[in-house]
Amino acid sequence: RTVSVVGVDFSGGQPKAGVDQGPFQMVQFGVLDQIKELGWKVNFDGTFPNFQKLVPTEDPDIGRMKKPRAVSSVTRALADKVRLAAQKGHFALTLGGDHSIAIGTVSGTAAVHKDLCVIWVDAHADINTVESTDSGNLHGCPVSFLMGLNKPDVPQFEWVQPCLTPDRIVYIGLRDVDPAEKKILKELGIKAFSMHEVDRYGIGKVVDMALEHVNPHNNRPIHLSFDVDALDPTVAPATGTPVRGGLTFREGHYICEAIAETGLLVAMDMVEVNPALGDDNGLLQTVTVGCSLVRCGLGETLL
Ligand SMILES: N/C(=N\O)NCCC[NH3+]
Ligand SMILES: [Mn+2]
Ligand SMILES: [Mn+2]
Ligand SMILES: [Mn+2]
Repeated sequence: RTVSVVGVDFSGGQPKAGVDQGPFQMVQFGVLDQIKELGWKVNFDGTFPNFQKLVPTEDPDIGRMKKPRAVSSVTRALADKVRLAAQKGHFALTLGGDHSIAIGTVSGTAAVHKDLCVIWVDAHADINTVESTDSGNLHGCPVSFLMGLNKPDVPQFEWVQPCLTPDRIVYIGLRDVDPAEKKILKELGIKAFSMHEVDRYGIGKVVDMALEHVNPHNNRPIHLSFDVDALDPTVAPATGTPVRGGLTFREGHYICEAIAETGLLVAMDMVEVNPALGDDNGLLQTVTVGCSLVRCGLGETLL
């Protein structure tokens, strides 16, 4: 089994510097060797800087969108890398970088795995359209691009092919969803297990229900897009948009363990680790938990 690892040193989907250093810090921490110890062959194509060179010097807003040219060029290049990995039958592991990169990762896997389903673990729904976004930060919009919710031909993003229907995505961990996003989730009937459901049913039942919803016959390839801010800020403090009342260390790991156990996981993103935020301990804690979750996605078990 081969895993293609892509380090996406990109922060343009949001305003806080440092998240582009997430992949470097996870690699420095030793995640590649840890994955090898699990028995994977590791293809790592990330020298750093890797994607920074695709970021133009001039990138004025287009409509509400901030850094549209940067996000477009990085995600387009990333989509190609992920698609090539998936075409070779490799597991596609993407280390971010902010969550806008999922425009590229899911586009890449969906181009190969036609019946893909996505499990989006996050405090946020990231489904704002380029018109409903209040901030213009595109890390709050990747799902709207992947589902084709924007008007046709968004400038710079004409290349994006909608690849996700509402029945093929499920959320776990939501607790900071904008009013416009709540409206979209309701109108499209998208299944979402917020922290309320996690409290009510427990993480085991939530993951069972999430898988039952997007993968009822256990035959669809799964793409797990894990935003580290899904975890409680006491567990993962070094991230750009922390929200209280998040997943415990174990709940986060259970999600990755249970999804790996299906044997259907073909791709995983680990995003929004920002080493510039939090103190040294917070940085180490967040990088450590990010790498640990990645290992669980790649099959590490407790026994
Ligand atoms: N971390 C974020 N998404 O996962 N921030 C954007 C959310 C804005 N509603
Ligand atoms: Mn996110
Ligand atoms: Mn988030
Ligand atoms: Mn918000």
